[in-house]
Amino acid sequence: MPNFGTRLRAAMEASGPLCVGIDPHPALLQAWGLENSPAGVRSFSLTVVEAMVGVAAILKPQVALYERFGSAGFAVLEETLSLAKSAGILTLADAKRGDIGSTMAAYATAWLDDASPLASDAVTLSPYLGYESLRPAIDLAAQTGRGVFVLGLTSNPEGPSVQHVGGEKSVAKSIIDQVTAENAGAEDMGHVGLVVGATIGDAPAKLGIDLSATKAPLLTPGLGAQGATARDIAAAFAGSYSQVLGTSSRDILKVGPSVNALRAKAAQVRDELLAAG
Ligand SMILES: O=C(O)c1cc(=O)[nH]c(=O)n1[C@@H]1O[C@H](COP(=O)(O)O)[C@@H](O)[C@H]1O
Repeated sequence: MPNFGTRLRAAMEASGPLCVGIDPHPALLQAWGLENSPAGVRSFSLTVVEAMVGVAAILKPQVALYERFGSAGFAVLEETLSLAKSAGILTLADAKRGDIGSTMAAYATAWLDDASPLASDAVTLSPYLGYESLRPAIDLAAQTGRGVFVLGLTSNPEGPSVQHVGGEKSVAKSIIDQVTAENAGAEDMGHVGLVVGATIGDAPAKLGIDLSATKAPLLTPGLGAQGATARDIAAAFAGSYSQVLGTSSRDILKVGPSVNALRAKAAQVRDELLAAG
């Protein structure tokens, strides 16, 4: 299996630089005329997958919104991942896992092992138990042609209170430097991505971070519902824009349940991302 960065690049070239989040929030389910139940989440998720084939490079189910229904929710997530796979669209499980190495190995197996019912093309990871604690997932992803997206500079207002600590030697810079070292051998993008919010403004410059050197696919949540535009992303990611995977959930999902409306909205967001570069 080719490296995840290569697979993602091919998907971005075929469908555009867009990741659509599948976030079945109670309010969205209600707006779509669906029950806030596993059956409602199932209908929502399968509709999003159907709508996004060909317009999004990758789909990002938000695991928390399935997990709230326990095993019934996980069954729906498994079915959603499987449908996306058979439709030929990549998946990124937004699970934000992070634990000590031996437990991390079990999380890696859950999300990245070929034999797992939850196996996804990539998973989001939180590095705040130390970057090296993520090693089992980073290595298993490399072995299986999968990827990981490590939280770097997140989109939420609380993020800087941890990530910016240290100024020129910030926590975020230390994580991002380790991702850069990990991807050094990649020709284009490596298998270790970074989450860098669309809302971060000039934080990389202030913290002395060069995102283009990371060779990391850059997942940029914050587009749409959290206020950032494609132009904001192009300004914040000048120099690394070819690595950017713009990601949006509620701003696209709110136009459902019509498959045509969802597809049209995603195509509009994708085209704005393409034009802004
Ligand atoms: O890892 C993420 O995807 C993520 C990181 C981050 O810094 N900020 C962020 O909003 N997210 C996720 O991205 C999605 C954003 O949803 P919208 O604000 O509706 O587009 C949610 O599922 C968040 O959990």
